[in-house]
Amino acid sequence: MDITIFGSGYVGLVTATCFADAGNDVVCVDVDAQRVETLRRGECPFYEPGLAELVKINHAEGRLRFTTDAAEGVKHGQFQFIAVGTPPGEDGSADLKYVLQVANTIGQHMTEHRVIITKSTVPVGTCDKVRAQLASALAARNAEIEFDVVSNPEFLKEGAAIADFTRPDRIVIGVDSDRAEKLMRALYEPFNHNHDRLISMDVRSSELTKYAANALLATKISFMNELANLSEKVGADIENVRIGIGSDPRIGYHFIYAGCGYGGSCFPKDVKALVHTAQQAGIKPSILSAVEEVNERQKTVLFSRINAHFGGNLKGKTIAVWGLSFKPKTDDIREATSRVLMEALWDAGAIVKAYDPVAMHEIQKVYGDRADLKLCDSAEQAVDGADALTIVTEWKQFRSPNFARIAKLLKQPVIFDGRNLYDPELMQRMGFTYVSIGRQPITTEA
Ligand SMILES: NC(=O)c1ccc[n+]([C@@H]2O[C@H](COP(=O)([O-])OP(=O)(O)OC[C@H]3O[C@@H](n4cnc5c(N)ncnc54)[C@H](O)[C@@H]3O)[C@@H](O)[C@H]2O)c1
Ligand SMILES: O=c1ccn([C@@H]2O[C@H](COP(=O)(O)OP(=O)(O)O[C@H]3O[C@H](CO)[C@@H](O)[C@H](O)[C@H]3O)[C@@H](O)[C@H]2O)c(=O)[nH]1
Repeated sequence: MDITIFGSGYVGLVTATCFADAGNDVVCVDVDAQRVETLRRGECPFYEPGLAELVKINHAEGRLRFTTDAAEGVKHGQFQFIAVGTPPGEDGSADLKYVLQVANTIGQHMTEHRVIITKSTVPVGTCDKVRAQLASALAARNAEIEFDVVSNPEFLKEGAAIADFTRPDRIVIGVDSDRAEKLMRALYEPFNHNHDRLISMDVRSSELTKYAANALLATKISFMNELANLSEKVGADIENVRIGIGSDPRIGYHFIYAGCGYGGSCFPKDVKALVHTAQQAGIKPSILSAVEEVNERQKTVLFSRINAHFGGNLKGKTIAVWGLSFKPKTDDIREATSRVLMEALWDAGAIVKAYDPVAMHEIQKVYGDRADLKLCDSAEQAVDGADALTIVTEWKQFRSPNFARIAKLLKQPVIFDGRNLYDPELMQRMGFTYVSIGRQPITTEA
């Protein structure tokens, strides 16, 4: 099938590549000329496990092409995916300007039937706006051409995007015609084999399903973070509580890890957007507002603890930070807790020595010219001569470091762990002062 995807970011490029890998003929349109050049060389502009190899092969074999020419893209595919960004506006609502720009472009150039699919995360009612934009662009050229608008939210996680796309838990489509449903079923056939995972519903429910999923996952995390803070105060251990409640299948083990707050380009913005949608609809979003408030607070927990440990004076102290991306297996630093922490440390006069397995270049782009940031080549280099180590992102390689060496490299053996990676008893035996989330701190005399 001929498919066009607008937007070659985490979602657009994964969608395009996976469809191409299934044998389809895919054209990607992006306004970022540099990104298109990179892709045309068969290279991937960001880190996502397995993606670079698939881009390279499918590009080389001619099934995956890249262009900045929107007209070419509209001409190519019967299926036109909109996978551009929907960043938060000032009031928290999702900014639809890029989505509607693409809808307008499609309306300006289409000459035959097109299925226009919103893959971006968009608030309820957006498909209606896309439809209106298309109709007005067609009317402006006195063209009468049939089209379908479909909602098809994406549920992939960064770091596991290819597996999530090719072996999805569910494929949600919001349609209002049999023709659109038939075409969408045929399109997703390669990823819907052993049992039917395609859930077809009305457009508005589909749009809301995406926000509902992210908001519920974010709620689980904020709930656990609140419980973690309580655990510390009442002498409990959140890790035991997690295992205790996760064993109930009604609760489950997924997404109940306490930590130093959720980040990324989705949860923070989507919870805010849903709060806005609720307010617009005259509903007070009490739970959602609390989820966001708890998370904002949780992102400051590591700093508060570091600051308290050093008696409120961090001037001239050097803090090692392990993990800068918002989660492991990605170089994405959007809304990452590492940034909140580092900015607070800098405001307090501290120096940061930072290390991340893949996100160094992204951090360099944002903070590269700061004298109080030392970007390190290895985890051990970051720790060398630092007053304390802080873990923000649970990359696998941080799980079992050489603790004896770490203790020697640090000025004092102090670890602040935002992801509860280590066994407190081991930390005690190794002579560390160890402060984690929702567990009793281990304090070792220097
Ligand atoms: N990142 C994720 O894990 C994820 C998962 C599910 C859903 N989503 C949603 O998918 C959407 C895209 O997210 P992303 O992380 O891929 O964004 P991104 O910022 O990584 O990529 C967006 C791309 O769109 C391009 N673009 C902007 N305007 C354009 C236009 N008019 N024509 C063509 N290209 C244009 C940009 O240059 C950029 O390359 C968002 O709505 C997001 O909420 C993201
Ligand atoms: O138990 C947990 C699980 C996750 N997190 C944090 O939550 C954030 C988000 O993690 P994750 O959901 O794994 O990554 P995303 O790539 O942001 O994926 C989410 O957002 C996407 C964009 O909408 C959706 O498509 C996915 O289904 C949804 O999981 C990260 O900061 C994690 O550290 C926790 O603190 N505790």
